[in-house]
Parts: sequence; C-alpha cells; structure tokens
Amino acid sequence: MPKVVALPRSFSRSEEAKEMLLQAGFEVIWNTEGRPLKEAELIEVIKGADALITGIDEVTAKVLEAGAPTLKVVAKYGVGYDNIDVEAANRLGIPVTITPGAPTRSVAELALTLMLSVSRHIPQMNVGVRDGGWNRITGTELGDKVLGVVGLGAIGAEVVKRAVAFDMKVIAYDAFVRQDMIDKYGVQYVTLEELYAQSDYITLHAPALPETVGMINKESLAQMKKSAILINTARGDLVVEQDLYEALSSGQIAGAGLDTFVQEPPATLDIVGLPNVVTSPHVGSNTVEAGYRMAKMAAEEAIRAVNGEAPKFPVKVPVNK
Ligand SMILES: NC(=O)c1ccc[n+]([C@@H]2O[C@H](COP(=O)([O-])OP(=O)(O)OC[C@H]3O[C@@H](n4cnc5c(N)ncnc54)[C@H](O)[C@@H]3O)[C@@H](O)[C@H]2O)c1
Ligand SMILES: O=C(O)CC[C@@H](O)C(=O)O
Repeated sequence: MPKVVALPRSFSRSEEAKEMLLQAGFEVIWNTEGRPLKEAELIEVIKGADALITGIDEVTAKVLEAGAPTLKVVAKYGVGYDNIDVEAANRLGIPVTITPGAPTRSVAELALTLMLSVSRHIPQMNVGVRDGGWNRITGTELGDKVLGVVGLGAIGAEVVKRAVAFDMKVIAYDAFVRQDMIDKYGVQYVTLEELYAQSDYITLHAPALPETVGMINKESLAQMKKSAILINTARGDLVVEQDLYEALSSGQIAGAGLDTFVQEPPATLDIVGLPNVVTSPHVGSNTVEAGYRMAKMAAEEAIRAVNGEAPKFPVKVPVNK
C-alpha cells in the first residue's frame, strides 16, 4: 500500500482530497501536532513514504535523503517553495511540485485586508471599543492613491484587479511585462526606484530569491514617502526586519501590514508591537476555499507520482536564499 505523509494542518479539512487519496489506495499519515514538524520529526515520518505533501515545514536535504529510497514526490500545498531544498531534491531525483493559482485569490484578499486595516486603524479601534473606549481614529482612503506592486504574477494581478476597483492607480515592477495588466487596468511598469519613490502603498508579491531577499532595507525604505504603507504577504525574507522596525519607529514610513516574517513566529515582538503595524500569522492562503484547491491539487500530484505519471506542476529552480 503506498504511503503519503500529509503535513499541512488544514489538509485534513478537505474531504475531497482525503477521499481521492483513500480511493487511490494510499495509507495517509497526518500531522496531528498542530504545527510544522521539526527536521528530526520529519526524518522519522518520511521513512518509507511514497509521497510527501508539505506546507511550510522545512524539507531539508537530510529529510529528503531519509525519504529518498521510496519518495516519489514532494508536493507543496501552496506556491512558495522556499522551505524545500530543491537542489537536494533534484540531486536525489525527487520531483517537487506546487499548486499554482490555488491560493491566489485568498492572498490577494488578505493584502487588501491589511491595506484597509492599516489605513483605517481597525485593530486599535477594535481593542479600544472592546475596552469601553470610543476613540474615533481618523483614517485615510485607498482611492486616488498609488499602489506599487513588486512582483506582478498571479497574486499581484489579483491585487491589481481589486485595487483598481478601489480607484487606486497602479504601478508595478517585474521583469516580465504583462500586456493584459496594462490594457485592462492601466498598470504602468516602472523601475524599483520609481516604485519606491512614487507609491503610497507598496505590496510585495515576489518569491524569496537571492535577488529579492533583503530588498526592503535601509536604502529602499529611505526612498519611500513618509506616508508610505508597506504590505508583505510574500515572504519575511524580503524584508530586513531591523531596518523596517527603525523606519516605522522613526516615521521614515507610516505603517505596515505583515503576514510573513523572517522567523515564524517572529523572534522578537519589536515590529509587531508597533501601533502602526497590523500583523497576521502567515494566513494568506489559509481560507476554506484555498485549502480545498491546494489539497486537491497536491493530492493529484501525489497520485500521479505513485502511478508513475509525470508531475503537472513541477519546479526545478531553487528559490531558497
Ligand atoms: N502569505 C501567504 O500565505 C502566501 C501564500 C501564497 C504565496 N505566497 C507568496 O507569494 C509569492 C507569489 O506567489 P504567486 O502565486 O503570485 O507567484 P507567481 O510566480 O505567479 O508570481 C511571482 C512574480 O514575481 C516576479 N518576480 C520574480 N523575481 C522578481 C524580482 N526580483 N522582482 C520583482 N518581481 C519578481 C515573477 O516574474 C512573477 O511575476 C510566492 O512566491 C510566495 O512566496 C504567500
Ligand atoms: O502552507 C502554508 O500554510 C502557506 C503556504 C504559502 O505561503 C504558499 O507559499 O503557498
């Protein structure tokens, strides 16, 4: 009986994906810890497995080596695969797959949620009203503001759609120019320097790559408007957190909405404790709907691999730092 190890906490909510795996004759091993597994735990659980379905667990070379004799696929439940050592997987001949498009709408909705929450001070007012207060903090509108999108791929494009509906003007930075974004939403492609200087909101949607890791740092923050708000639903590694902390504390920029951190949970509460920062615990794709889509697509990849079929959404190029 083929064995699949399914680690994402919310995977077990998807009856359809579970049923698919059972119908395909899999023995399914669930992660019942309610947290990503540590390397030593992963090494134990992966032994003898045919497929691994992983969320944000660190799938290191050692983990892959422990699974290599039997492992036929590492199926990422999501799209950002910087937690998987793709170089080691390539070396060991284990395909790595992702679920493109499955989390897109949920992450875009969260980016907008964070933009609105920071602009309208929702968390502070919520706590205030609950405590019996009535502090009516003045906010700002998204309408007529400039949104700078760094990484205009699947998620970036869904953010653009929504931002335009809020009457925002959109500028973007990406190596690949999408003519449909220009034609349909009036997106203007600019250099990174222009994007930093012109944006009222900057939203990050690029993967963690050697050229994006640390891109939001002292120098780039210094180029931004004092009224700028930074949104990061991509990866924490894109930001030098100490530099962001200093920029937010000193008024160099006005606020931030952060779903992702260098270390999760964050190593210190410095940034998350600031009054002009709204945070969430890496939940961009953590909705019922995205969960169903990611679980189904990852289960399909596991089944394909065990049946000796080629993966549908393989990734070969490492994105790790
Ligand atoms: N918060 C969450 O829960 C969550 C969920 C899903 C994805 N993500 C993150 O969002 C990222 C984007 O996801 P997607 O589905 O839109 O991926 P995608 O591949 O469709 O889009 C990524 C875009 O980034 C661009 N890019 C690459 N290098 C760049 C650079 N140096 N500067 C600017 N742009 C660059 C690519 O050309 C592409 O257009 C993922 O890599 C992942 O890290 C986070
Ligand atoms: O597995 C998760 O919970 C999040 C994954 C998400 O960040 C992604 O990159 O798709």
